Amino acid sequence: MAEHTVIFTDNHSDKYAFSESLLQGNPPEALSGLRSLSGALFSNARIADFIEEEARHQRSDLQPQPDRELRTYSSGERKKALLAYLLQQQPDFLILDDPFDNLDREYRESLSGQLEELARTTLLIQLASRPSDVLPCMVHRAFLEGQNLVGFPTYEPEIPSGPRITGSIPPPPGPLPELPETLVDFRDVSVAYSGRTIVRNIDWRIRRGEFWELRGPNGSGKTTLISLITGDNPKAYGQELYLFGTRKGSGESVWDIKEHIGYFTPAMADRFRGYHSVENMLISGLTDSVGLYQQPGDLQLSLARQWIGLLGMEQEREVLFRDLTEGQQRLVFCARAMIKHPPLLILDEPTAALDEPSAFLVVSLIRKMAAESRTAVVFVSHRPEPGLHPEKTLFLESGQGGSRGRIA
Ligand SMILES: Nc1ncnc2c1ncn2[C@@H]1O[C@H](COP(=O)(O)OP(=O)(O)OP(=O)(O)O)[C@@H](O)[C@H]1O
Repeated sequence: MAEHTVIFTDNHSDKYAFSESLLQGNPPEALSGLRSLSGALFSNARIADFIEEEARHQRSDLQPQPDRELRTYSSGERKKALLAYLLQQQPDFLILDDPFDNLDREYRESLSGQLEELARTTLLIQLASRPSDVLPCMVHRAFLEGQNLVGFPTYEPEIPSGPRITGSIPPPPGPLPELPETLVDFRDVSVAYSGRTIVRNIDWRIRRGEFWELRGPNGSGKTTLISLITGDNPKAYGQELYLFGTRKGSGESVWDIKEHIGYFTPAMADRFRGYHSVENMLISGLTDSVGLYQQPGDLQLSLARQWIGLLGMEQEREVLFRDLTEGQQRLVFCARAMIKHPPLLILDEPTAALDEPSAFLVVSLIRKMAAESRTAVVFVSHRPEPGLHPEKTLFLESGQGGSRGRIA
């Protein structure tokens, strides 16, 4: 009989193929007990699939409330909804792919309690990129090397020390745009949905070249604030909010704003099918499209190659994006958002679900960009990120009547 098993992963682990093999009844010998059982997958990628389905068809099967889109829920709320949805199907086993990623302490504790309870009736297979995430109920341990399970049932993970990015940030493709010193200016901004205030009286000024962290628990309003900047949120209108020197809602187009912003969140990589080479992915960061439809110029090629050199990915230059490890994909997406040296770079939980060495590599790339360019960087996270050392942090502190901001 199979027991609760934690499978440690790193960025070379093929979690996708492995999970599929379990769900399709072809487990490796060590987990042969799963062969005739029905399984379900709890992962960020599944949530991303539902959101994509919703974007295409205005609805998906995962819709906690009929009149509200899944994409508008916070990460913690989405995970709760996915778990409830999967449990309705009464699976014999549940694959938990980094279940605690993107969750703050409160949600972690509540989910962890729920999973421990579930472990009494349902077999759990946890995929863990961070040893500190392992659920106490786990009986067996193994490591996923590529698609193969090794070290079963007593694998002990090592705590590795991480490599870092060395070398310098390549130059921008051309002169930087003339912009005012203050790029973003929130003046006493409050946002409410259906009468419930989410953030209250936010004052936040981001100046050229500053390195910010935006930190707060799940549901505190981080994504809401960011979407006011990136132009995706109608609540921005009527606020006293200035972007790149222009008051929001004074006739600027979303494209005027987007032109000055580099943005990355891991859901972009989850959704992206990835039939482009690393080199083309980077060049596409200069042309504002995913993929490439024209022959790149010499300058574009040269810059892309300099970035590839910085990332230490010369061997992967022609490799298709989909064939990279998850850590490499994140690095490429971050570099793609940086290559133009946008005046403002927003990275929304860029290290979620990465193993520690890869998270460290992504953080060291971001620090380098913040230190060596005129780009203002905003790193969004719900927990302190080891090694980040931002210059300033805006903490969103949940409270009665919405989150308030505290700058430190
Ligand atoms: N369109 C909407 N309608 C109703 N409520 C919304 C909408 N968009 C966001 N909310 C609510 O606002 C709150 C803040 O959400 P937001 O996604 O900004 O939080 P967050 O800090 O980014 O959380 P997380 O770290 O989990 O992503 C949540 O309770 C969310 O459910």
